[in-house]
Amino acid sequence: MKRLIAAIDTPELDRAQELVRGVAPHCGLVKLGLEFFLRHGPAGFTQAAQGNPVFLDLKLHDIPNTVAGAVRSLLPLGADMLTIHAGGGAKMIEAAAKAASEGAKRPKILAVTVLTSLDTEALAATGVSGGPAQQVLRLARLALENGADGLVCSAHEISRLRDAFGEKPVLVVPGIRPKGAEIGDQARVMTPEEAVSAGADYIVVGRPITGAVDPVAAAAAIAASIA
Ligand SMILES: O=c1ccn([C@@H]2O[C@H](COP(=O)(O)O)[C@@H](O)[C@H]2O)c(=O)[nH]1
Repeated sequence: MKRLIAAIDTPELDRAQELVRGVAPHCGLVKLGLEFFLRHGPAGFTQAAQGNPVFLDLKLHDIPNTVAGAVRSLLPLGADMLTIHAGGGAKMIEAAAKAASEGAKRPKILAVTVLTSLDTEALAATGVSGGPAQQVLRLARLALENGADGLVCSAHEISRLRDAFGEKPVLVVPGIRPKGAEIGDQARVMTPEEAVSAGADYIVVGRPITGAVDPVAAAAAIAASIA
């Protein structure tokens, strides 16, 4: 199983196509997110994907009816995974999961728990005390009890999530940095090897690949390190 997901975070269509062409052979999926999709939309999605499995990471977060409608609007694209924010609540998660089943192909609905860019202090500033691990577990339970197929979390929460919910939920883990890579705005990070040993189904890697002098070689090296 190829556990690497490369985040194709660029506003340029040509660059996205070139990156996908190069890195997709080393990846289970490629990820397109807000930066790309808000500029190029559904047509750009198809042009960038070039037939590869895609994780469309738009982190939907709105009232249940609006999120259900957004999921329905995305279904024709044929993405393999879509994200919603678990913080949108039980009814929103349930509406998204139900809408996902209405198309010919059901994308997995992944609930983002606590963004990997937040540490204890930043989370507390949003009014959530007790630290990321506790909040991730709380939101994970809410998401999985209301129809989400999996979770986006940091590698630091994987073992607690596996203890609580077993092997079934798909755990997709950003905040991944190969040894020596610049951490940037991420707060809860681990190396690819550590995250996979901890039980990640997929790791998401963006800038360590897209910012490398040779993105294809960077993706190949990360994929080899977790094979
Ligand atoms: O909690 C989250 C949820 C999503 N992401 C996304 O993953 C990539 C990470 O990119 P890097 O360049 O490797 O930091 C990016 O597209 C985020 O939107 C996340 O980082 N954390």
